[in-house]
Amino acid sequence: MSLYHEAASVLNTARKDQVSLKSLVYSKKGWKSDLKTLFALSTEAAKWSEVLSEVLERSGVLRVEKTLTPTLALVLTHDLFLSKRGIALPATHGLHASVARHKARISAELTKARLRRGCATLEALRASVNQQPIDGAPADDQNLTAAPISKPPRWVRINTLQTTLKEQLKSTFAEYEQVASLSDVTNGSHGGKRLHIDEHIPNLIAISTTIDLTTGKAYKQGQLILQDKASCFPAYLLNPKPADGDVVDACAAPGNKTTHLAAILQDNSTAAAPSNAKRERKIIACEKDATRSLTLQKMIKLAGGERVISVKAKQDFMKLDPTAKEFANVAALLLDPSCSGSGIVGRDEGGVTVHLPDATAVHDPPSTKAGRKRKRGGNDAKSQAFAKPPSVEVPLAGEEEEPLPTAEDTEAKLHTRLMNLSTFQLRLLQRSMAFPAAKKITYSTCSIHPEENEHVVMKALQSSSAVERGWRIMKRSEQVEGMRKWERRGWVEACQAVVDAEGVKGRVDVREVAEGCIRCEKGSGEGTMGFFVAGFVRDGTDAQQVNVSGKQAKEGIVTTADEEEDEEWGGFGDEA
Ligand SMILES: C[S@@+](CC[C@H](N)C(=O)[O-])C[C@H]1O[C@@H](n2cnc3c(N)ncnc32)[C@H](O)[C@@H]1O
Repeated sequence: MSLYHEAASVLNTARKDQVSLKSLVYSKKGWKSDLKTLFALSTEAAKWSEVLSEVLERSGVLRVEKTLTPTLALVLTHDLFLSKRGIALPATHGLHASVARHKARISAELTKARLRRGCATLEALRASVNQQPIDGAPADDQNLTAAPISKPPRWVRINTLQTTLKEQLKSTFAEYEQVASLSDVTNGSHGGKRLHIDEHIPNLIAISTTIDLTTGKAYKQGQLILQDKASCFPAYLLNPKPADGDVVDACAAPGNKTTHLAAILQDNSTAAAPSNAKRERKIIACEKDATRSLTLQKMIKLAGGERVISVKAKQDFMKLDPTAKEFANVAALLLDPSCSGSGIVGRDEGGVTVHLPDATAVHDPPSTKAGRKRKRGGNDAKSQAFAKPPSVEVPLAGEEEEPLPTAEDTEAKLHTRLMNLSTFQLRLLQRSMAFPAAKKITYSTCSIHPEENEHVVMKALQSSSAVERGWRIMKRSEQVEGMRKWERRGWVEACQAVVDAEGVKGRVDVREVAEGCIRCEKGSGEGTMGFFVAGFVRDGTDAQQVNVSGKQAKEGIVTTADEEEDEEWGGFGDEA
């Protein structure tokens, strides 16, 4: 394996498993490359990944070069433009050529990216990039230059199972200046020690990404959890209260939302009347994957959630029987299933965030046949909102992790992948609706695609699972304060597309549904990743809905074949 394949593998593992680059390079045996060179290339490419991802996306190279993965493109582009020695492969080598033949276009995009960051020279850009800490190395404050564009901050959730915001402000963040706006944290040459208390999510703060908290005591003890703001929306929107009943987290690993649920449940118990506080509720965290189940258990232990959270390890949520006695008191479910991950910018992994270019992003495509076709087709997520949504009757062919788009993703492959994912997501949502005592559900994805978001919500609302049991969208006016205040809502056109394609079953107000849905956009001034969440509520339990469903049967609301088949579905196979 070449240096570039090995560096790409290091970066992919760092993103997936959230481990440090140093430990990946130095603890694993069998690398063919010189370890120092491999570590240097991986860390430099990680540092430059935000800039280079933008450059690669805008140049459209990945849509043309089918042999290049986003990570390979990143490391090769790094060496072509930013390393003194250039690409350490002969010019005739296929990998070298796949990037070098687009040198002019990539170079032009690199210049534009530099200018967008207010850097007059490449050296100034290098100095700005070098302010990022890698593997715990402190940022060099002397080199800080003002960054005129808005960058995402590092979001830190104060884990109230273990500590309080007040305690943390007095200890870990005692030397920090509190600032009123997010841009005061992410931009400017203030030396880093600033924090912003979020106005939507309680107990969430933003700090500069130049600060590494992972070596500190509070982080190591589970008092601080690094969690994107958007990822805090589902548990907050669900807002479990002890008086309601138990909670199921259907797809729980690695457990950020599970421990957030536990913290909110505990906070709500403390706020409730003393009699309610005595009614101990539990959170049932279900995870299908064996390795991720172990991570989930570790995370829950570290966060101090063991008393209230019980883990169903290696458990397929679809194989749970909602009518079993152990779920009789389940009043709320959080469903955050596997998705395309198209909203993810990068992941915290102990001080370094690796950004990867989205192979499907369309900016100004290069003048190739493929590029022109994309432009005419308008393949960005928003334009897909107007497209006919995929039917739910697609064959199941299994994505279940969070595959990031790859260069091999042709338009057709992406479409098939989205259809498979949305079918899987819809089935899990319909299963969530079958818990007899449930009255609240949140459904979320870190995807920007309407197929996985508004389309799933609309299809679920129109399904007999929802209609018979009285499920409806949680209206904006019914949402917890911070979510009511959040301005970025669902796409009306995407909801309408489902009605246009499938007709109207039941009474669904498209505008009300879109307004009830919540979206986050990566690259926006709000500092979040791309994300989607919707809440579902009903006014009575199954027992109270019996008469309603009988009446609806008379009105002619029909159960579709795919819903009846639910019981038979056994999850995806290994085949992608
Ligand atoms: C998007 S991740 C969940 C992230 C998690 N909610 C958090 O915030 O930390 C989706 C998880 O669902 C799991 N999963 C996928 N299909 C499942 C199923 N049928 N039953 C249970 N878990 C499943 C995956 O293994 C993966 O760990």
